[in-house]
Amino acid sequence: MTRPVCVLVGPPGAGKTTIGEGLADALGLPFRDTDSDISTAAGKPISEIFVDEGEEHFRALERAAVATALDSFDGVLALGGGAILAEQTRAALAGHTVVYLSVELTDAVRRVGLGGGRPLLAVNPRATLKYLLDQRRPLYEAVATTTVVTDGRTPEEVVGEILGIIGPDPR
Ligand SMILES: Nc1ncnc2c1ncn2[C@@H]1O[C@H](COP(=O)(O)OP(=O)(O)O)[C@@H](O)[C@H]1O
Ligand SMILES: O=C(O)C1=C[C@@H](OP(=O)(O)O)[C@@H](O)[C@H](O)C1
Ligand SMILES: [Mg+2]
Repeated sequence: MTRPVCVLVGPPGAGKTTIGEGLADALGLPFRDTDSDISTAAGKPISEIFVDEGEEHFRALERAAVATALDSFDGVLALGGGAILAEQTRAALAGHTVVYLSVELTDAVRRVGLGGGRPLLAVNPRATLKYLLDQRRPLYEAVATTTVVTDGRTPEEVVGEILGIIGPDPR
C-alpha cells in the first residue's frame, strides 16, 4: 500500500490546488486533485455533475475518489473543500500527514471571485463562503496534523512553509 506524502485540506480559495501543484513540483513528485479525478471519471466538470446528478451524488463520488487516492497514490494530494464533511473521509485521514490551509473570508472571497466553476459559490459567493468557513473550521482542525495560514501570503511562501514542515524528502 502506498500513501500520499501530504494531503491538503481547507475551504475553497485556500489554495489547495495551487499549493499542491507547487509543492509537488518542488518535491519532484506527482500531484493529484480529487476534483480532477471525479471530473475525469464522469467526463464532465464538477458544476455539471451538481446540475445533472445533484450534490449527494457528487459527495458519493468524492468519498470513493478520496478513499482510492489515500490508499494508492504516493505524491501530493489535494481534496475538494467539502470532502471532510464525510465522517468516512475524516476517519480515513487518520494517520496521514494532513495540512490544513486556512484562509479568512476576505482573502477567500478575493481568490474565488465569482465562484470560479464552484457550484456552491455560484449564487452569493461571499455569504456562502462565510457559512462554509464557520461550519467547516472545526472539521479541518480535527483532521489536520498541521495548520498553515495562507492569508496575505504568496503561494511560494506557503509552499516554502510546508516544505519546512514535511522536509525535502518526505517519502
Ligand atoms: N496564497 C495565495 N495567494 C494569492 N492567491 C492565491 C493563493 N493561493 C491560491 N491563490 C489563487 O486563488 C485561486 C483559488 O485557488 P485554488 O488553488 O483553486 O484553491 P482551492 O483549490 O483551495 O479552492 C486561484 O486563482 C489561485 O491562483
Ligand atoms: O467546498 C466544497 O464543497 C466544494 C469545493 C470544490 O473544491 P475546491 O475546494 O478545490 O474549490 C469542489 O470540490 C466542489 O465545488 C465542492
Ligand atoms: Mg481545488
